[in-house]
Amino acid sequence: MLQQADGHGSGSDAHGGEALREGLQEFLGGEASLQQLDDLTKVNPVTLETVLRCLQARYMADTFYTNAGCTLVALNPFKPVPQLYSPELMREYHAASQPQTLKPHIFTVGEQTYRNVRSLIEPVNQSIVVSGESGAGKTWTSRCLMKFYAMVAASPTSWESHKVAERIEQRILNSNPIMEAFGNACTLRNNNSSRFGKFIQLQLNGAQQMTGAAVQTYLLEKTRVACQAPSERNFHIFYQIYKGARADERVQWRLPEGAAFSWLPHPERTLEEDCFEVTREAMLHLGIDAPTQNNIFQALAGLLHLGNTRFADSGNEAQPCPLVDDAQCQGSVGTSALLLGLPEDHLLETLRIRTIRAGRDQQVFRKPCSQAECDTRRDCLAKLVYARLFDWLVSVINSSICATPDSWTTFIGLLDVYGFESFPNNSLEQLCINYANEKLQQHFVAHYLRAQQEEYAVEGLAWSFVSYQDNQPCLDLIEGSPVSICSLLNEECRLNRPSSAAQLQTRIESALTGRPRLGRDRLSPEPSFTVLHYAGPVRYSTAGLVEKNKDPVPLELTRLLQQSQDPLLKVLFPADPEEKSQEEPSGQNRAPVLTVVSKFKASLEQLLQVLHSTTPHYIRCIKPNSQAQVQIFHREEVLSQLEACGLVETIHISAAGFPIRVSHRNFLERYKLLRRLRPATTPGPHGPCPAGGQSAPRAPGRLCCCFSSAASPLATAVSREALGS
Ligand SMILES: Nc1ncnc2c1ncn2[C@@H]1O[C@H](COP(=O)(O)OP(=O)(O)OP(=O)(O)O)[C@@H](O)[C@H]1O
Repeated sequence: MLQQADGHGSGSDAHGGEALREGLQEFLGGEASLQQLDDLTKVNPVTLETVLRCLQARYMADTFYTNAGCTLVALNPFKPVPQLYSPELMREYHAASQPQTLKPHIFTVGEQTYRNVRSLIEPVNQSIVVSGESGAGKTWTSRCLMKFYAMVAASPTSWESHKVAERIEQRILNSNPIMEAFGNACTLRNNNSSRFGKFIQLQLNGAQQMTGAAVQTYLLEKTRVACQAPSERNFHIFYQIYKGARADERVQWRLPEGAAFSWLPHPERTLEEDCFEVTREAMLHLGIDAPTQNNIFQALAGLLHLGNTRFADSGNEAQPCPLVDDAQCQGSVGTSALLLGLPEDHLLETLRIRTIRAGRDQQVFRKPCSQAECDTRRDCLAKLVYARLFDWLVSVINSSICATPDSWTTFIGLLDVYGFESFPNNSLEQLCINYANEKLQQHFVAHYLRAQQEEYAVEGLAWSFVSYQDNQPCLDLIEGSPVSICSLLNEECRLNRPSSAAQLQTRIESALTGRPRLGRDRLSPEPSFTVLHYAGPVRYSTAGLVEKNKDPVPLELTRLLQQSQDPLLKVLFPADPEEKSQEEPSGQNRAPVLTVVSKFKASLEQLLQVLHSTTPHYIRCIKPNSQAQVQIFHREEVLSQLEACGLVETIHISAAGFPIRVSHRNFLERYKLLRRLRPATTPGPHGPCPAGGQSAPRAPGRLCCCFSSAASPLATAVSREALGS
């Protein structure tokens, strides 16, 4: 390669080669030290190795933010760094004439979006997509940005408007402890893991003051209410009431100290998040008064008691399953019924007996459920109540923080979205999450390519993009029409036919045969299919997929809850005015099933529409190690996150374009040795252009010369030298 670069054959003089080698050493030695490079696109060449080395060097030097073109990479410090988020620093970024010239920071992104809204350049509205794996720092980042906006989006000259913004900001910030208490849980990866996605829209008026906000949530992991993975916990709120209730409340909610609850694993663990008082206070500020709070906590205690209700096998299909005869189970149905405002016998019957309508005259038959069915109905009841309660809380929060439509004109959206997931066992939850990430990745790549193209145009470079990994085939596989994984899952739900995991696998394989992003793990111990996502292959188990997609709620359960005497449940489950509409339709009258996948797809499309109408900004949060340790940088773990958040893809795209960017001055400094070795013989239109590089634009742009890695042997040679290979 060096021979190609200097243009001499194998007989070139040894001295020339030596000189070039020395020159290259000087060139590499002269590189700014990696930790000082505040933009990964300035790393030369842009490769995974150099990018990793740069991030590691910066992390070890306590530099947690680095630009990567149009993305900000945020490394989790895993330690308090108060000076990094101080009001003084916020003011500094806000006051800077060119914030992008300051050190990379989330406040640069915050300020940029804030200025863009003001600049009235289309599209005016802005969005920030904060992504990363669990525990990477998304929630932290979103919180800090909210504080930043609360500071800058208030007029310093008007005390009155400052107060309004502060009040709104306070309410918006108060929504955090509530959402976290009800939507976060301690998992293996994060003590305070958000188990839902959220999009916060910060609403600004013509004077750029924050007048309100709106929250949209996605895909709450409601199964956690009734089923917690080993070493994980239920939602924080259950522990808060269990540990923080006053003596009188313990009596009222039937939560004596030390009582054991199946759905409350690891109550002995003390977490910062078990702060009941903070939640109560925040609820009060958002208008949820003490009696309503009491009502909510009582219902939650009712769910805990429901979890202690267990069934034994009746041994006779015609007989309902008896309750398990042990101390924990005894009395649990009665207590649960009491706390949920339900008649005990009705609750027990609904859990154990299924009603079926059949025949022309829709005769009602009653069939005892199997033990497994009883468990499923119990869990379903709890999930139903909890999910409705969560949605209701979000609507209360929204009504408290949302501005009237005429009081805001523009917005900045903050999307805190779960990152790409791949576990040994993946199911519908992971499919939905990874589907969302594919969508966002496509949006990101389109935006990134556009940004690159604009930059090249400014530099006067004629360039058309070489092919990059477009993830449309993967999206077609997941959501496309007429046939895709989603459509097949939905069809199975609609047909409502018994189908085993193996049959579903065969059906997916035969209907989608030949699709490039569909794979198969022949060593898989269970029926499954593999999707080759942009971030890597993920094997999804087909067992239980259709049931999860149906997310069936037996009609009797909803009816039961509609009859509750509890004021909160009356709000969550209003009586159906048309009793008839509750009848389960049969045959051709059956309405199209609204599956989990179709609901998720609809909400995702809505979100994408909003994002498309805004100028997007991206913050990729990275967890330097999975033990939450200070100053530990695990290269392998970081690499897989860079892959999962699409940065590797960006690096590849960048490498497919012009991976090496050098300013005019640096270019001359660096490459003058080539002139010593081979004076230019064929000057281009703008003067000599060394060794295959494209000629410099006439305009005094930022870049003197950009090398396409495909076209430039010199670039390749330098890349390899830089990598030390
Ligand atoms: N910038 C930061 N400075 C200090 N500590 C941080 C920072 N970012 C994150 N952390 C620490 O990391 C923990 C995990 O962060 P966070 O809860 O924001 O992760 P997440 O990406 O939202 O995770 P999940 O997806 O599970 O909700 C925080 O509780 C905090 O202790």
